Formats: sequence, C-alpha cells, structure tokens
Amino acid sequence: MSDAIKHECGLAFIRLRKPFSYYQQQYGSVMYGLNKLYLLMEKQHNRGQDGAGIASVKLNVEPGYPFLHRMRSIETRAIADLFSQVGEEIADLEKYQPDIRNHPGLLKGHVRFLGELLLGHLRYGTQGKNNVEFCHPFIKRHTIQSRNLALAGNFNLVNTEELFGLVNIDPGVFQRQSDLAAMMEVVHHFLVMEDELTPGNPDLATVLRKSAKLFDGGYHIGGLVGNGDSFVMRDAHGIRPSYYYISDDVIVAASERAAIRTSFNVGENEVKELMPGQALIVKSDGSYAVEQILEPQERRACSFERIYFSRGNDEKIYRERSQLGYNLRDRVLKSIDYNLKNTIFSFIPNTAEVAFYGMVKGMEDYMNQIKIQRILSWGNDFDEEKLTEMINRKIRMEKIAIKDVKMRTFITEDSSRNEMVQHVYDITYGTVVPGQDTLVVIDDSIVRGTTLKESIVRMLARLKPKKIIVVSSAPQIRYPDCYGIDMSKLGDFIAFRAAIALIKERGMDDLLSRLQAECRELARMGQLHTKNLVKEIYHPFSAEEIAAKVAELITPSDIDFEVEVIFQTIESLHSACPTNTGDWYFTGNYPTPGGNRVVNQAFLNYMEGKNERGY
Ligand SMILES: NC(=O)CC[C@H](N)C(=O)O
Repeated sequence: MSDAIKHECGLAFIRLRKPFSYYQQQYGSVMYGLNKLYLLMEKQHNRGQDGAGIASVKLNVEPGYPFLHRMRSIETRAIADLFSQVGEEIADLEKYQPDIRNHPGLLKGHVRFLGELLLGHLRYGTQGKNNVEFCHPFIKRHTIQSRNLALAGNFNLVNTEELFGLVNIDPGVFQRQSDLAAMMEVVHHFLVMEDELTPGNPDLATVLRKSAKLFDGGYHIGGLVGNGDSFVMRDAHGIRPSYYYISDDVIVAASERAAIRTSFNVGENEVKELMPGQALIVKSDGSYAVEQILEPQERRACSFERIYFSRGNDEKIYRERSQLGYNLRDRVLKSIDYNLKNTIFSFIPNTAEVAFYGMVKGMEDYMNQIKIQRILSWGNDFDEEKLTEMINRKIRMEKIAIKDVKMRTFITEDSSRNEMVQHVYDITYGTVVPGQDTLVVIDDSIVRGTTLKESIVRMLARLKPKKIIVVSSAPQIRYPDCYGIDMSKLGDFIAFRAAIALIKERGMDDLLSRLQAECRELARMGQLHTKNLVKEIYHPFSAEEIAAKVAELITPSDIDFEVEVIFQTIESLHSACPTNTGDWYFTGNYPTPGGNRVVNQAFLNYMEGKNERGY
C-alpha cells in the first residue's frame, strides 16, 4: 500500500497442555511455549506497529504467589524487546544457578512469563492513544484468583461509551477512550457474577454469552483467567479473522492461519477457522470445547484481510490476491488499447506484489491466445525466424518503483516537504522508452492518494512515459471502517474527495447541506444508526466518473501526460475472495447497527471540520 496504513492488530494465544518437564524432554527446551509465542507474534509482525504485549498465567500456584504477569512495549522492535527482557531474566538466574534450565519446576517459579497460558498481542490503535498504556493485554486483578483476567484482541467496538453504562461503571478519562477497557469491564462484571454462583469455577461460556450480546463491533479476542481457564472468541459476523490449532501438547490461536502453520509446522487443514460467534474455551485441566456463543449472523469477514492485511504467504490468500490482479486484466488491456508491445507492468512495493503476478499471468494468457491465433492464421506460410519472433514475445515487466524505507523519518513539515517526500520512492532508470511506453503500476489499494501524488506519480514522471495507469486491486474506499482498521475519517479518502469535487463542479452543493441537516436531525432523534446517508454523496456518479476524478487529484499540476486509475469492481473482488464478503468500506453496507451511526457521524465531522474519528 503506497499510503502507510497499517491499522490492524494481531492476536496470539497458546495453552500448554503438558507440564514444563515434558517440553524439555520432548522438544529440548522448557522455553518451548515462550519460543512459540515469540514466533507466532513475529510471524504476524505485519499487524500492529504501535506496540506489543504479552501476558501469562501459571497453573497450580500456591496462594500468595504471583500467577498473572503482563508486559508491554512500544519500542520500535517491540516484540524483540519483550522477549529479550524474558531472556535477560533467565540469563540473570543462570549467573547464580547455571543449571537451572534443567529444573523446569524451579524455572517456572522464577521466570515470570513461564506460564502454561500465554497471550500475545500486536497493537495498532483504533481508539485512544498510541502509547504503552493502551497496549494490550489489559489485566484486572482481584484477591480471588478466578476473578483475575487478562484480555487482548483484534477489534473495534462502536459502542464503547454505552458499554460502561450497561454495567454501571462511571469510566475514568483513560477508560473512556478505550474499547478494550469497556470490554474488560463488561467481561469482568459477568465473570464475577458467575464466580459468585460457582466459586473458583465461573462458567466462561455464560460469561461470554452475556458479554458478547452487548458488543457492537468486529472482534477476535483472547482472555486468560486466574484460575487457569482461557478462551478466544470471534464476533457473530466473523468480521475479524480467527484461526486455531489443537494437538495433544498445545492449543494455539492466532489472527492468521499461515502464522500458526509456520510456527508449528503443520498442514493447511490442521489449522481450523473459528467460526462466527464461536468461542474456543480451554479449561484449567487442559480440556477444551468450541462453543456457539452468539447465533451466527450473515458472514461478513473483512475483505481487506485478503487484499492487504494478512500475509500473502497463506495458501488461500496468495491465490485470492493473485486472482484480484488477474481479474483486472480485461480493463487494463482495453485501456492500453491491447498494445502490449509498448506497455510495461510494475507494482508498488511490496504488498501489491502478489496481485501483480496475477495481473501478469492474465496478460500472458491473453498474449498466448493471440500468438496461437496468429500462428494458425499463417497456415504454412512461416519460417523459423518468424516463428521465433512470435514465440519470444513477452509481457514487459520491470521493477520500476523502489521504496526507500528509511526516508520518512527525516521529512519535516516545512516548504521543502514536497521536494523531499517524492524521494520516499525511487525509480529504475533506463526501463521506459520516453514518450512511447505506457506504464501500468498496480497498488493494493488507494486510500488517501497522497503518496501516489507526491511521490510515486512524480517519480514515475521522470521516466517520461506516454501514460501512467495506476491499478488498484481493491475497489474505491468510500466509507470509514469501524471494526478494527484505523480508517475512520471521510475527508482522508481520495474517493470521497473526488465525489465532493464532482459535487462542487456540478453546482450540487445543496446536496451536502441537505444531507448535513438530515444527519443532524437523525442525531437529534438518536436515529443515526438507521441508514447510511453518505451513500447519497456517491449516488449521482458512476464508479468511472469517480475514478477519473481520483486520477485528476493524484496528478501533480506540472505533469503533461495522462494518468488513469482503474479500480477493482466490487463484483470482481467478491469473485476473487469468496469467503470474505465484508465490504462496508467499499459499499457502505455495514453489518452491525453501529456502522451507519459511524459513517453518518464521520460525515458530520467532515462538514464541521472536525478531525476526529466517527466513533
Ligand atoms: N486494531 C485493533 O484491533 C485495535 C484494538 C483496539 N480497538 C485498540 O485500539 O486498542
């Protein structure tokens, strides 16, 4: 993605089902669980750049001894920072007891995070601040063991404020800003209630049933309870991804299937998807059950996971991403007037790479059809030279754009900013025939369009192509997300700015004021959740008109050749990614009632010049 949006969290959960001595014998290390947690988190490093955190619960600890630990970091290399602290703790112990690793029981007593229950989290905040206090896991302590709770998740709730009220809590300034704080209060409230009924052994399925009913949002959460029970749970629409793997030795859950496969070296089908509305509950004795907590609703798994967020090394995601590129073939061919001879294909590094291969495969298939047709049309009229020339025709692809990863840190806000920003990307010289070649560059999605305009298009222009076609493997991002991706301000979206520009151009300003009045009225009546009024902003225009305006907006004024933008259509997105039909940011169709409220609020914020999130 050319705009730096990271905006997603990742979850890692491990439950060791055997005593520590077993892991030492079987796998040669008492640190087996922590090593796997580290791997599981690093393999999801693509998620959550604000910080990371881990929590652990130890089983069978004598009363009075600590059993729940938590550590968080916002260092640049947060995961490594956390685990090097664990490493230091052990190294310190070994100074005085060099053979302590051979005594698993002793080690468990000394090393804080050597617990049987482990929870890891990578955060990119969607609420509150991006500092360490807001990093997950949150913990709640209590003198009664079974009322201690650690909680973390990949999620966003749109009814944070309401939730506090529902459990009669008057939140403090900090809590008010955090959906995790609200979730914590709710889950803890019901945990205590259940613990009162069955002391020491609260029924987690009931706790989750009562809690989840109150949440409006998309979520994949994990929790550790002080009595040794634990869970992971997924929202009723399956908005956020959730996978798990169970063996005799471990129970594992994470946000990405490939992360589990790699960390535990297991096959595709050994890793299961936790289905919408389900929870995987593990009891303190290591037994487990998958329970239906909420009635499953229409599946609306987030399509952005497939387009961009999850790693492309997942078997299915790789195929889908490639298909997204392939699906754009016909529209690109039309736009280059089928002139493959004078077209160079490339991609914006690095997340669009897989879609790029798909697009090129599409072009190759087309070219092969043409070759066959031509050769057949020759009849007997050919010689080796003619045939060689035909067979050797290739799709021209080059690595044109190069990202200078470190550039951003130095870029200031002064007048030289534009001059500097363009250098965030560099180009490969000598690849394009000036004035003759068209450049087709694929990006996975276009959010703000600023990097495209300020860096990529400007840089590519130095190669003097005849035309640049920017291809987006995602459809136009028109509406805010409110389920875990931090894109919640309408004015940030280039597709929205394009629609506004068209409205202004065509003298339709009264549409905006009418919608603003309507939104205000709905807000006054507490009815903002009833319909998405922002759809009306796009209604007068075709997708092509918006795309043409986007192209205009990303073209710097001093560029004298054509820039075109081609977006994936929503239909072809769904055909490429059939299991992830969540598309509210493209269509405005939100799966939960809070969604309409967010989009309407985002519109009011935009109209009132407030640079705030819509939830
Ligand atoms: N991206 C996420 O899942 C964020 C989790 C949570 N809403 C937070 O801001 O901490």
